[in-house]
Amino acid sequence: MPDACAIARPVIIVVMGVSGSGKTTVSAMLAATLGCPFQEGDELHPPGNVERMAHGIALTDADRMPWLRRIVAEIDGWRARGESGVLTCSALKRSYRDVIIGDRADVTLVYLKGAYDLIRRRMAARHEHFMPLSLLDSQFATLQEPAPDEHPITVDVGGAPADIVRSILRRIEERQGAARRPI
Ligand SMILES: Nc1ncnc2c1ncn2[C@@H]1O[C@H](COP(=O)(O)OP(=O)(O)OP(=O)(O)O)[C@@H](O)[C@H]1O
Ligand SMILES: O=C(O)[C@H](O)[C@@H](O)[C@H](O)[C@H](O)CO
Repeated sequence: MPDACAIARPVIIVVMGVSGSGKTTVSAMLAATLGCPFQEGDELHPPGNVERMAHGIALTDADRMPWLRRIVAEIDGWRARGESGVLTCSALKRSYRDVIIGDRADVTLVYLKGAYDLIRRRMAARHEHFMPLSLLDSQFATLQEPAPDEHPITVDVGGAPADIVRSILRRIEERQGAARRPI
């Protein structure tokens, strides 16, 4: 594992991707390695949203808006207090990321990218989660992958969680090093 101490703080990381891409698994490990708070984005959904998803109903833009507002409040709380944090949010559309990240240059976007079949298999093997497998198609249909101007750290989810975390940390460290180097 790269030395997490080498990463300048505060560092705020939003981990995005479709349901089942590994946001919770990777983010919890990332936050533990960095020794900073971890916020599970799903916990910020209004109860009606979770109920809809549990019944196989995909969320609309309007359903997601109050959730995104709670997410941005969490992020801005960390920023105002000068704290670090890792937060999961599917953030499937560019317009959602514009709300939660926008021009907040101090927030790093990590995109967990995976093929449909792999994620489907992982979701099918996952139990005790409200999200039904039937909603995976709509997750992929809604997904707008982050564009280069969003400066995402894109990681393939085919590897083991520890390797994914290692790769994220290495890339954050490289970025911070590049930002510090004189031109
Ligand atoms: N890199 C990985 N290798 C193998 N299995 C993984 C990996 N990442 C996650 N998993 C497994 O895949 C399933 C989905 O992962 P996880 O719940 O972390 O995804 P998620 O993106 O948080 O999903 P959701 O948005 O639906 O909450 C879990 O059972 C998890 O243990
Ligand atoms: O925007 C959405 O459709 C939702 O946020 C979902 O992505 C879920 O929160 C999560 O991924 C399911 O566990």
